[in-house]
Amino acid sequence: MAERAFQVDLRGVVDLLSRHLYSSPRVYLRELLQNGVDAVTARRAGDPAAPAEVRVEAPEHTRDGTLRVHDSGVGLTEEQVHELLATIGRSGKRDELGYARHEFLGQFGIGLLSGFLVADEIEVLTRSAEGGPSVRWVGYADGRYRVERAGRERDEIGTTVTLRPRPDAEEWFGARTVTELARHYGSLLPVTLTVGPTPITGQGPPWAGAHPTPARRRAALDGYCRELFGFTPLDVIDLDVPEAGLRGVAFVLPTPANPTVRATHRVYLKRMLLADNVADLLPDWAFFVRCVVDADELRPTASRESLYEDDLLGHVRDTLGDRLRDWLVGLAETDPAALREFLRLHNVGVKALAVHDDAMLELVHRWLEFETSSGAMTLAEFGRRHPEARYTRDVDEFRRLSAVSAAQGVGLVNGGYVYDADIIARLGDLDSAAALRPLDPGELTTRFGVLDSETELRLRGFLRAAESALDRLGCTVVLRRYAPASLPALYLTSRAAEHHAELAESRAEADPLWADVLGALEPALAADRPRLVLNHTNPLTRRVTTLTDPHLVELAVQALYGQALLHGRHPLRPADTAALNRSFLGLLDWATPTDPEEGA
Ligand SMILES: Nc1ncnc2c1ncn2[C@@H]1O[C@H](COP(=O)(O)OP(=O)(O)OP(=O)(O)O)[C@@H](O)[C@H]1O
Repeated sequence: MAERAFQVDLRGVVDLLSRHLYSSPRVYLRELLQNGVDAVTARRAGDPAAPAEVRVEAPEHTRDGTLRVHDSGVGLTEEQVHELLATIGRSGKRDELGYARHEFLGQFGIGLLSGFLVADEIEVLTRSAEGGPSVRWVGYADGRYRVERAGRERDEIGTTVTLRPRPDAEEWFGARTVTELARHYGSLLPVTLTVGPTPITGQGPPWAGAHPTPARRRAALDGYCRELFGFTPLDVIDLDVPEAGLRGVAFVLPTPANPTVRATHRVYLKRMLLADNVADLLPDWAFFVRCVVDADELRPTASRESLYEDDLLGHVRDTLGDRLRDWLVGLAETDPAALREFLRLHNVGVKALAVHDDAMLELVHRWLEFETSSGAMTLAEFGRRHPEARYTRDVDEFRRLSAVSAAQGVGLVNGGYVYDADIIARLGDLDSAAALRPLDPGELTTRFGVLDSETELRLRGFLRAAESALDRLGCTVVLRRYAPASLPALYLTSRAAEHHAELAESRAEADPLWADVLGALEPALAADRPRLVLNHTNPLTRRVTTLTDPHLVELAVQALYGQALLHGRHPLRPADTAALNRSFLGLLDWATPTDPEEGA
């Protein structure tokens, strides 16, 4: 049986490209520029002095309704025209083994077809650097093509591609649009590119230009960033990954960025724009920069609109991540004021990093200010001042205990904001001396002063009455002496007491069998009930301890209990609210004279 070759219906292929590969018909111009540049590259490989020009003429310039792209490239012989232009998927840019040759932009052998997104007919007029006559190839969107000797020899070596716009695609051919597209894709190309009379290429990549001083270079890059992204960067970081032939710059954002939104970057491959919304160039955490880079060795996907995910891209991501980290660490040494400003803006991101990264943790420890019982300060400074420091995992607990805790010589750090507790918990990894322990509020009582035995004895009756006043509320009472004297009483729960409270609550809801099991645990936990610690150095509290009327003691102690709960922003249970109400009304009743008419 004779073997046959596949037949390809070109219309189907073009339809596939336009619907599924390319995001917009505008890519036709990119593909044409790319072929022109590659042809120049090929010619200059053998003849470095050959001109490097790509000229685009929009219909407004040609005045015959067509768009033309002229290049001074290597051109094609008649044989090559048959071989390369007539076979889809055939590319002159692969080596004998079929690998893409890395000096070229193209590799797939489909780029020219994108012309059919906007035109029904493509004409290629070419004269090869290898000699031979000028050749004309005309391809049609329905898959036919013809090759002929050109009627007139081209004067110059090179190629001219001509498209006659389809009526429904004319919007892509206006001189303004073509100029903008050329600038968008091609402003950094290493050739002289013009559209009509307008030069498109100029100085080349802004980061590679020569400047008389570093300050002038910085000013130029700031200007570039403003033009491109609309902001003046806080700093500019040079990027260089030789393994990927990558150079470029990272602009540090001058305003806080949303860390959950992945930053996107402008990526050029071999100086041709790939896209300006490439997300996978940097690690996730690097949301505080926007980059512009050009890479020779990274590969595009076939659409040429995103990067092909391979080991090299992974390596680039890691290397750029390291670079940004080193920049930050370096800033700590060279420009602490700039670092402080950076941290003020981007602290959440840096904290997110510090959770996993030791260098960042070190930086946070030394430079980032936390809320502490001694005001805002770095953890390093705080650790120096408070050898016995603790931290809270929640903002409310910090608010209620920082003053009391500090008064007992235990400095407190607020670890209640996002990432804080995780970072603080990791400080020990840095250096065991830097470690901070979480605060167990219960331990504070062990630091309060006890009363002398004589006073203790004298107040036994009061204490017993006070105990029974709070017994129903599940709270014990102790009397201590502590600073600040302005605080009449403090409600303290230990971690165990919190556990106990949860247990009691679930017991109330549990079925009888389970309630018994939980009940059996109770005695062991009774010692860990929350405590109302009355402050004997507070004048009012001291007066309360001298009350003898049991009813008044109950009212006063419940009032102090309620006040301590409110002051500490503890949640109030219904029983607590009831006790607070009762004590308030009871004290009011006691304080006001009896109404003479009441008895009447
Ligand atoms: N302006 C040109 N000058 C010289 N040769 C060209 C020109 N345009 C196209 N060719 C030849 O035709 C071949 C096919 O071009 P086409 O644009 O379809 O694919 P490609 O550039 O190889 O790859 P890609 O699909 O990635 O663009 C090219 O490999 C090249 O050899």
